[in-house]
Amino acid sequence: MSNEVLSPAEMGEADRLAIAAGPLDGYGLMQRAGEAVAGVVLSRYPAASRVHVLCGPGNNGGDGYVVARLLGESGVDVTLWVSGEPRAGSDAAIAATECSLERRPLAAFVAEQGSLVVDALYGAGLSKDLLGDTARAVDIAASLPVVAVDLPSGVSGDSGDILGTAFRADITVTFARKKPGHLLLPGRERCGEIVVADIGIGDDIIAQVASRTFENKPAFWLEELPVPAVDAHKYKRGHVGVFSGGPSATGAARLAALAAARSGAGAVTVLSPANAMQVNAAHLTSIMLRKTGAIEDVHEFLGDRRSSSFVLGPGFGVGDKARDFALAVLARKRQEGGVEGLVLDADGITSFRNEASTLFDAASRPDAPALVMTPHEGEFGRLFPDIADDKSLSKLAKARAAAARANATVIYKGADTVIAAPDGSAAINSNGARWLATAGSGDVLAGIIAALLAQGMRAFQAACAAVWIHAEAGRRFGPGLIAEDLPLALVPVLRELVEARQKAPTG
Ligand SMILES: NC(=O)C1=CN([C@@H]2O[C@H](COP(=O)(O)OP(=O)(O)OC[C@H]3O[C@@H](n4cnc5c(N)ncnc54)[C@H](OP(=O)(O)O)[C@@H]3O)[C@@H](O)[C@H]2O)[C@@H](O)CC1
Ligand SMILES: [K+]
Repeated sequence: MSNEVLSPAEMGEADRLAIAAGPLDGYGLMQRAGEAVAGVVLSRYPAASRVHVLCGPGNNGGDGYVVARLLGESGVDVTLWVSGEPRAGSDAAIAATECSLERRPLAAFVAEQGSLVVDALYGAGLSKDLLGDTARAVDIAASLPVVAVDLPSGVSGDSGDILGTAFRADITVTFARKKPGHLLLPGRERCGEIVVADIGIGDDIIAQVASRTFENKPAFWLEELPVPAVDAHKYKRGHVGVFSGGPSATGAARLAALAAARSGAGAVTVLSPANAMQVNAAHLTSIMLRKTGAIEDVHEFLGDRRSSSFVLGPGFGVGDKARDFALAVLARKRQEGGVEGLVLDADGITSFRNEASTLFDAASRPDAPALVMTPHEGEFGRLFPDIADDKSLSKLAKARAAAARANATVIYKGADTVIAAPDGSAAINSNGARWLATAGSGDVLAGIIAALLAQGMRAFQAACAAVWIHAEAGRRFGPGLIAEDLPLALVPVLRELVEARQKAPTG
């Protein structure tokens, strides 16, 4: 699988393993890295009048010396600007020795319009804020095309955070696999197009590193995507129950219900309080409706459910009722009752702000239905205040810590949504679209997840698939998108996935 994402530490481990396995040594890998970057410069910027290569003191700078040498040998007009000397005996020191171009101090860096900047100042080893000459170089490069080596200098490969300031690259050439900083915001916005170059670190080496982080792509979950059998009975395709709020807040539940129906659930029921039955009934056709005002109604509905899942939260209201209903669902047995999962969203999450451990305990029971939570930043902070406030943690690390604590799949939403499982697996979504930031969009996501759970997909895979499908539908629809459009916009995306799934070898 090539969608693993490696932290800088894991990439360092991959470097070491690759060097130990041979045939390339550290300098050989650096040579390949420099060749990849020089190749991108030559093919993408054939008309650049001059290339300014900026080299730092570490191996990122080492890559830069290789780039400068190769471009110079290709006849390109190269100017080399350096900040700090490579450590004696390092691969970067060898690369610097091999490069015979005149070195100028970064403090004197100037660049003219029509030229191109290759940023090889800092990559995986970024350890502090960009200051002084380096920060000034960022300002000068702001009006020029920039090709970044591994990462735009200033972007943390671990977190995507910007340390002080950072280059804004048009193309970032990284090696072997992407790093979290290429996918998490704000780093992602600084990378431009990301080219992942093969520098001779094989899939077997990456497998040994055993990263638990992935870029969320269909290949990661397509095998599990449910495709109904020809003879499937509607209840075999899973039954989704969506809890509705009161008479003035029913729309969110219906959006989730519609999305669940479009996402392949065989049957969907809106579970409504008595005083909202009329308004719900007026807006539902294929989706069923059932009065569910009190906890007894919930138990009765849960009665003999098979292959079912629930959405609780959209428009529901915050309080005891949300907690009681959620805990009633989680008290079922996944195996016997067939309640596959509970998607807790919005008010459902907020309702547990002062009783988080009650929720987490309920989800920890070995045979409990899977709990999937979909907090945006504010909701995340209500349920995991200490994790949210920990400035040493990236969004990826926060989602992971939350999932482990809650024994839940956590979808930490945003333009760089992270999906984390209790076992430490995590995926970063990268096909998000700005059009999705619209009221009701999250209700649709909750419905898709519930539909996939009810059809038997495992929670982490269902969550990853739902996030990707939801984002893809929004991306393709584009400007003018409102949440009501999303359920129908799912259809072409699902059709393509189902076709791809049917073509793929069965797993
Ligand atoms: N064979 C290999 O190993 C391969 C490696 N590869 C390449 O190596 C890169 C990683 O190299 P790296 O580990 O040497 O780290 P790198 O990013 O060069 O920086 C470290 C130096 O910068 C300094 N420094 C940091 N931040 C600073 C700041 N803000 N302002 C000032 N100084 C700062 C830091 O100082 P220190 O923290 O020690 O004080 C240290 O001196 C990787 O991104 C890829 O491009 C590829 O070629 C594949 C093969
Ligand atoms: K760089």
